[in-house]
Amino acid sequence: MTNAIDIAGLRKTYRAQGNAPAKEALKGVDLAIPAGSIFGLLGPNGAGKSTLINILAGLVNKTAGKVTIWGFDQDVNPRQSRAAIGVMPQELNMDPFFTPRASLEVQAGLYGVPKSERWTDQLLELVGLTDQAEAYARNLSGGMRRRLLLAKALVHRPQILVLDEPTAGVDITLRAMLWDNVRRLNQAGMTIILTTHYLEEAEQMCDEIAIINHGELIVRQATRELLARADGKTLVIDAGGRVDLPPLPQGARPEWREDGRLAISYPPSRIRADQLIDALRGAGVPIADVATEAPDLEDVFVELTTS
Ligand SMILES: Nc1ncnc2c1ncn2[C@@H]1O[C@H](COP(=O)(O)OP(=O)(O)OP(=O)(O)O)[C@@H](O)[C@H]1O
Repeated sequence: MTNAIDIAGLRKTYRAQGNAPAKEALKGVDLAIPAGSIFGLLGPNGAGKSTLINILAGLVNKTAGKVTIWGFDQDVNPRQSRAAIGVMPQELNMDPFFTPRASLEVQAGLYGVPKSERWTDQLLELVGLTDQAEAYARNLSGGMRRRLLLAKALVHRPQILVLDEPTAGVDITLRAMLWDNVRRLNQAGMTIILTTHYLEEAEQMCDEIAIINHGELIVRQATRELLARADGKTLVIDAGGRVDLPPLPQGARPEWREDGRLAISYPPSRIRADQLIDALRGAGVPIADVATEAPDLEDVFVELTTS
């Protein structure tokens, strides 16, 4: 299998309620998430990330479209598709009188995991809650509760783990521990999907990133490429139309834009703009106008999501 998740034409419209009009939260999203990846789902508040995740988790009904999870069409095989995914939610609500061990056992029961296949002790160990296994949830710190939520998402050994804003308001130590766990799970073969507001975190953790805004997918790229876009500068040249290009310094990536201009991306640390211009002039390429563009990831994000 190549894709852990395949989403096609996904739409969600929340019905009008009271004075609030109907809300189109997802407007036809197509998205494939490769198996084995750590995939980042980014977007500003209200973009539709939680809606998308909740549809994947089977918590929100889609209005239209097709969702395939681990090869199972959600509409045809709801049970199997749900069993393939575990979700660590944002909110920390949990029963105050349950111990971590009891919470995990109850959750396993909900998923129909037979007693002989449960891995409660290992899970407690994995998230560092062995010592708190018998403590009441109300006596757990915020960090411990979050770790318990991670363990709960894993009781049925899903192939896909979804983390919704896992580090919002979390201190550095816990954040490091969470990422450590996530990396280990990923190395063991689990596909990870996470939403985060921290671009830096997404950069460090994710192989690929999708950005959604106003319910639409606006970019989906390997993080490396997104960063190359961020690290590099772009020289934009009006050559009066398409012309043959001479060899350019290594690392320069020319591309013709739809408006007929030539955009050359280049790493400013290794190549100077005037080297590129010289190379073009030397080959007789006419240069009617020149501009430079220098985005970083923050800029790319803001540019893509403010409209
Ligand atoms: N149950 C609901 N009923 C009506 N509208 C909703 C409901 N849930 C979400 N919305 C609306 O749908 C849009 C998308 O919301 P969603 O929670 O999916 O965004 P998000 O990207 O997860 O945002 P955040 O980062 O703030 O969690 C928003 O305009 C939101 O107000």
